Amino acid sequence: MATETIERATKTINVFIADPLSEDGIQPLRLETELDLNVIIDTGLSPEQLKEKIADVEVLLVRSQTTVTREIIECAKKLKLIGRAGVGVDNIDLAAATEHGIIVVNAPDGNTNSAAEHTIAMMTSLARHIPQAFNTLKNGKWDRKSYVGVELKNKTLGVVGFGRIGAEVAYRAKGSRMNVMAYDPFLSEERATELGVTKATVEEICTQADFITVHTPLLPETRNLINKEKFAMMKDGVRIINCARGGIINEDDLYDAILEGKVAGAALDVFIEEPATDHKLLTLPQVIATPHLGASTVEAQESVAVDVSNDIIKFFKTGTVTNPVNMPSIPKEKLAEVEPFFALAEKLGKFLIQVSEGTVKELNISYAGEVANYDVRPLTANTIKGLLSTNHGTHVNDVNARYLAERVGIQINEHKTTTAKGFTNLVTVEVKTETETHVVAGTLLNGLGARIVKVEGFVVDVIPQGHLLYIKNTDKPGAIGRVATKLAEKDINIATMQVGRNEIGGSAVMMLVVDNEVTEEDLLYVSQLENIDEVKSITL
Ligand SMILES: NC(=O)C1=CN([C@@H]2O[C@H](COP(=O)(O)OP(=O)(O)OC[C@H]3O[C@@H](n4cnc5c(N)ncnc54)[C@H](O)[C@@H]3O)[C@@H](O)[C@H]2O)C=CC1
Ligand SMILES: O=C(O)C(=O)COP(=O)(O)O
Repeated sequence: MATETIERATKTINVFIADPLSEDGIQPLRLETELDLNVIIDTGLSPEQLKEKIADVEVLLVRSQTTVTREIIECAKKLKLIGRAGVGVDNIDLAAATEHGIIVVNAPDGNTNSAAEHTIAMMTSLARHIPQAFNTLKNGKWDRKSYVGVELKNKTLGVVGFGRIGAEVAYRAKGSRMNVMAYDPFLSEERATELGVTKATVEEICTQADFITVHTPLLPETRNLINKEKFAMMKDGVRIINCARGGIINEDDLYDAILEGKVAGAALDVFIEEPATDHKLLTLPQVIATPHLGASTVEAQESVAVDVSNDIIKFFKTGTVTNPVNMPSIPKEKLAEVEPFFALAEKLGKFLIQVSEGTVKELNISYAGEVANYDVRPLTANTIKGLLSTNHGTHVNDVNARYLAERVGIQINEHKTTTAKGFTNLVTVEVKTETETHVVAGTLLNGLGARIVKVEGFVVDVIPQGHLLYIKNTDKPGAIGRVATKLAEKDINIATMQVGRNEIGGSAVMMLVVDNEVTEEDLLYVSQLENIDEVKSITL
């Protein structure tokens, strides 16, 4: 999504690198000439030290070592972007980042291959006791009896989480002539067939697999995904691999399952608490482990660092990013289609909040005509920005607009129709508060820019800009003249004036564009005129 209106730094941009990143990978930051990027590398800091050091930074770059908590986010008042040079973002408080309008980006593709290769290396090492045998040999013992392993060929591998890494692991396991079963909520039967794997449930994997490897993110739904109940279903002698995240497999339950002899061995690259140097699982001879090395290759590190570096540069130059984590990703071409409507959408929201009384409960946005064919999420975000802009303490931007609206209990509904009733495009926004409903509609006129074309059912033609007076009146002779006279008396110059009514003598509206802001006192003055029902001052 565009972040056009996210307040972007114009001066020096401090980029703080808190975890070890590839120097080759951050070359795009070093070589950037249009932006004034100040790269600060300071790794291994305690949370307290980090809080102090990032008070003035616009960008924070991390891997998995640094936990970016809400507290840290709240100390970094200038923070606009958090970059994760890797995949998993479970070490970043995404809700806090979103709430503060901070965009989070990751590098989802750069370490897939390395993580998959590491998983296969761990599985093979597990099957053949390579670390244990090596250790024995290093200690001067030639022991061939204790380390009889098993082949991978014709064994069944269960892959839980069939995304980038899971699929790459499956591909390689098939090269070792394994049968692969896979579970992923997004795995279709067609894709499974195409990749030569059997689509299965977690339970089917647990009951049938000889090796089980997990490749899901750590989420509330995946925490303890493999637990006591699942171990109980498994074949005796099953082998477990976790190169994804500590916690997906319940560590206590795994420990017990190994002691009971249910699990023949486990290969672990990740732990709930890292560094995990003093872990009970590491005391078991059946467990082999690495210190979170899945992505630790020269190639992966360079690649992920290049990807986040490029996204930082892109963000500060264009307002868009390639790999957003906490906002929808919209391709450039798709974004270009809706970009011209951004200002209009925001102004409609801004207009409505200024005419509405009471707490907003519902926002209904209808996209009609050509615009209905586009990805309108950025337009909804812009409308919300307008709606929240006048009375919301927090800085509202594309990242947090929807979140902030929903947090204060505003229900947001989008409706699309390709018929636009006389306009090529029409965006109609309705706001419902506890007591009132207000509607405004706008369009983009070819070559002439944005126009408000309807207010509460009255047809108007107003440029949504500057100071407006929105007056509801009864359609009686003299009403317009009296308003004009009174404004003149107050030295308020009328630039343009639109009037609308539904029937002669019925209710009517006036929309005046005035050259200066109208004070409360002047409003009262106008509202006391004969046949004037309501007067609102609006600044767009
Ligand atoms: N050890 C290491 O150094 C590394 C670890 N990782 C970990 O591996 C994870 C996966 O990475 P990628 O494959 O690149 O991510 P991905 O996003 O391509 O794949 C994750 C898959 O998990 C699936 N999933 C989500 N919830 C699930 C559930 N409840 N049950 C089953 N499947 C579910 C998703 O549908 C998705 O297909 C990362 O989130 C990260 O935590 C990634 C890279 C390196
Ligand atoms: O990309 C991931 O999710 C990883 O776990 C890699 O972690 P790291 O960047 O090596 O600390």
